[in-house]
Amino acid sequence: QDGSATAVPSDGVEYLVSTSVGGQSLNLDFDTGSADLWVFSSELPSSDLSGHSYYTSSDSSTFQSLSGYTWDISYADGSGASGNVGTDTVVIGGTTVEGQAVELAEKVSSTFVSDAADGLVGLAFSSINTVSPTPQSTFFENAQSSLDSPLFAAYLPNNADGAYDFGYTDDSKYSGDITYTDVDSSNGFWEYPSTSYKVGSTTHSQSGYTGISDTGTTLILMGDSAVTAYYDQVSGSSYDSSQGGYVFDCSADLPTLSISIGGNYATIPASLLNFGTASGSSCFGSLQSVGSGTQNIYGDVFFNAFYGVFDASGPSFGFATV
Ligand SMILES: CC[C@H](C)[C@H](NC(=O)[C@H](C)NC(=O)[C@@H](CCSC)NC[C@@H](N)Cc1ccccc1)C(=O)O
Repeated sequence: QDGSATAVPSDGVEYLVSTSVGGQSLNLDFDTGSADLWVFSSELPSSDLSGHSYYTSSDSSTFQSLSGYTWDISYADGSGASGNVGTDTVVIGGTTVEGQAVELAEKVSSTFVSDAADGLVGLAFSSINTVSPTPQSTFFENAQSSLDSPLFAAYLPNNADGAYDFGYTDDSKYSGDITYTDVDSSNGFWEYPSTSYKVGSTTHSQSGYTGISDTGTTLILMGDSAVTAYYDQVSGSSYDSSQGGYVFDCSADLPTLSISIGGNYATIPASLLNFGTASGSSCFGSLQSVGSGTQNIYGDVFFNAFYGVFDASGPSFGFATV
C-alpha cells in the first residue's frame, strides 16, 4: 500500500519520521546509507533513555523474539549500536509491514544518546544488514510487493517539513524531469559513478570515484582534492580543527558545486553550501572531507536541493530539482 510519511528536520542535522513499531510511536532517522532498522529499547541503561521514546517489546502483543539473533553496527562517523532482534508490525505513513525485523538496542554510542533520533530505519540493501546469524530484510524490501512501484523517494527541503513517499513519485514535490542513473548495489549502498564535479563553472575530474546517496548523513562529503578545489575559490576560508571542518566568513561569496550523478550534473546552489554559523562571524561549510577512499557521500544538503528517487527495479537512483 503506497504512502507518504512526514519527515521533520531536527537540529538541522537530520530528518525524523514518526514511526509505529508494535503500536509504539518512535521518531526514527531514515537512513539510505545503512540497512538496519534499530530502536532505542527498554533493554538500554536507563541513563541512555533520557530524552528518548523507546520500544518495550513486552508491551507489544505482536512482538516475536528471534531467539539468539544479535546485531552490531558501526557507522563512518565512529558511532555504533548493538543488541538483540525480534519481529513486529511497523507502520510508516500508509505502509504497513508485518513481521519486520526490529533490532532492539542494548548498547548505543554516546552520540546517539545525545541525538534526537529514537533509532534508525535502514533503507540501503539488506546485503549489509548486520543481524547474525541471518541478515534481515529492510522495511522497503518487505514493503515492495505491496507498492504500486518498487521505489521510495526522499523529499527533504531545507529547514522545512519533508516526506518519504513509498511506491510512487509525487510531482508536486519537484519540478522538471527526474534524471536517473544505474545503481551498483554491490557494496550494499545506493551507489553510482561520480567521476567529475564543477566548482562554479570550472570542471574537475575525480576518476574512479563513486557517490553514495545517504539521507542519514547531514553534509556533502567528498575527497580532499574536491574539497581543496572548492575552498580555494572561497577567499578567507580555512580548515578549523576546533570546528572539525572548513569555515569561512559568513559574508563570503560562495561558488556553486555541481556533482556528477552517473553522467549528469546536479548543481547545489551556493546558499545551501553555507551550513550556518560556526562561531562569531565564521560559518561552517556544507562541503567537507570524506577522508580517505573514493566513495563520496551525498547527504541531506543534496536532498535539500533535489528530490531523490530510490528505485529497486534496475536498481537506479533519480534526482529532480526541488
Ligand atoms: C566505519 C563503518 C563503515 C563505514 C561501514 N559502515 C557503514 O557503511 C554504515 C552501514 N553506513 C555508514 O556509516 C554511512 C555511510 C558510509 S558510506 C561508506 N551511512 C549511515 C550513517 N549516516 C548512519 C548514521 C546516522 C545518524 C548518525 C550516525 C550514523 C562498516 O560497517 O564497515
